[in-house]
Formats: sequence, structure tokens, C-alpha cells
Amino acid sequence: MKTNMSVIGVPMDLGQNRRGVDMGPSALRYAGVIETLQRLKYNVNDLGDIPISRPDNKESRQEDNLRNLHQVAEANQKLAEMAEQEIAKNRFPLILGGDHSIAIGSLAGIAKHYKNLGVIWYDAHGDLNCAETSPSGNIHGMPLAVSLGIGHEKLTNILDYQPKIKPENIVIVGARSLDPEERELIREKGIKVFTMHEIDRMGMTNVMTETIDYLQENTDGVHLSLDLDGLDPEEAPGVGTPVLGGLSYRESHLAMEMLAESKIITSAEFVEVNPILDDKNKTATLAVGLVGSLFGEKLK
Ligand SMILES: NC(=[NH2+])NCCC[C@H](N)C(=O)O
Ligand SMILES: [Mn+2]
Ligand SMILES: [Mn+2]
Repeated sequence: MKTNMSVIGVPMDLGQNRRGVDMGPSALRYAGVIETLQRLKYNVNDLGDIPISRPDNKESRQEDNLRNLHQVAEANQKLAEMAEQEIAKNRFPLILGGDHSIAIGSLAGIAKHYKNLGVIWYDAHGDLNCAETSPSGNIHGMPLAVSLGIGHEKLTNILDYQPKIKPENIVIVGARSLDPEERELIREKGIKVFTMHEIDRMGMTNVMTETIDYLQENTDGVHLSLDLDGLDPEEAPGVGTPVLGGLSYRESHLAMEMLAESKIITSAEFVEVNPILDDKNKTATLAVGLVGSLFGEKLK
């Protein structure tokens, strides 16, 4: 993994309708994310937070089933430019959310530098909706589809190219809440998914071994997009769309440690930490622990 790292905060809560996830970057910094990376000997440049426009009252209501489309697109444009620049400087981008709609900008900026960027989508959800299929109008349920080139042009065309990623370079881990059309898209595109059922049956060790082998074969970089709701709400209560029956603390640390060992990860983001819904910053603290494992923290 690169030793020069740039941290970008994206205090965005407009991709869904529960306020508070805009405080995610502060909660993660408060829980010691920068100090953790420094302790692990990374040369960290904290670039602070991207400015996010407030929604105006009209737009905060759903426009064509895309809540806050303009502000979400604008923030993602800025994030894409920043992520793109940091990679150009040969620095590892670590992005702190914010709701998961920010993956649109992360992937737009990062994928520009790769022919076949792999993506590990660690999440209870597929985030494969578009305006036509979304049950909520929330853009945080759409970023993976957008990155495949499916969705509103204002989102799919950030940095003027599309698609950002290919379906065969994606692995979803931890899925347990997929909307009917998301399942159809997964089938149609042949996206690799490890649902909770498979994780229970195979065990996390085999799941991660398969994930790493699969991605190593055809990709030239791998982005980890970790939605804290992939974990069980018992352990990560500070998320806006909790789903029972999630990944455990131990499974998640194991997954991060295996990724650290594999050295395949070239960029990462941690999203959906909502301190307002949290229990004494438990979820942010858990996330920072996972950051530690991903970047090589070991007990011996
Ligand atoms: N990033 C997330 N937490 N996404 C939750 C999405 C929930 C639901 N599938 C929707 O599209 O509204
Ligand atoms: Mn999710
Ligand atoms: Mn998500």
C-alpha cells in the first residue's frame, strides 16, 4: 500500500433523508482516524472537508425521484476532482463520508486512473437503484448503478466519461436487503455477490479468499467502499438504514486484515456513520478500528 495518504472528508447528508450523517467525518476524526494512520507510519495529509451546499426547500423535496440531485451532483463533482488529483500525486485517497452517494464522486475520480478498477462494496445494500426503480428517491441507494453508467446524466457523467467501472470487476459483500430490480440487475450483469447466506455458509475466510482471487485476476486496482450498515446494527448502531443480521465485528476485522495482507486495495472510503443515531460514537470508533486493520495494524 502507498505510504503517502490523503484524507478527504465529505460531510454530505443529502443523499438520504435522515440528518446527521454529515457529521460522519468529524466523528471519525474524533475517534482518531488520523492518529491511527500516523501510528501505522503513514504520511497523512488531511485535506479537511469538501464544502457542501445546503438544499433549498424546493429541491429538498423529490425532483424526479432524485432527492437533492443538484447538490449531490455538485459535491460529487468536487470530490471526483480532488480524488483524481491525489492519485495523480501518487497518494492513496481515503475518503470519509457522509452518506453513500459520495461513492459516485470517489469512483469517478479514482477510476480515471485505471483500466479495470475493482470495487469491493461492503454493504447490507446493493445501491444499484436509479430514479425509475428507487423506492425512496434517495441517491445513496444509487451510487453503484451510477458508476456502471446507469442513472441521471448529471451523476453518471461526472468528469465526462462513463461507465466508471465494469460489472465483472465488482464484488458485493454482506448483502441482505436488495430491492427486486436490484436483484434483476445483479443477475443481468453477472455481478458477484456474497449475501449473508453465503457468508454464513462459507465463512468470512473463504469469502475474502475468493473475493481477492477474483479481483486479482482482472483488475489493476481495487477500491474498498465500506458502508457501516454492512455490519450488524448491534455493533454499528449509528447508521441511517440499519438491517438486522449483519456482519460481525470479528468478521469485519478479519476481512480488513485479509485485505491488508493481500495488498490489493488502492483507495478506500468509509461511509454512513451517523453520530446522531449512534451510541457514544461507537460506530465511528468501530470504523476507525477497521481502518487500522485495513492499513496493517497487527497484534503481534
Ligand atoms: N447506502 C445505503 N445505506 N443505501 C440504502 C438504500 C436503501 C434502498 N435500497 C433504497 O434505494 O432506498
Ligand atoms: Mn447500506
Ligand atoms: Mn450503501
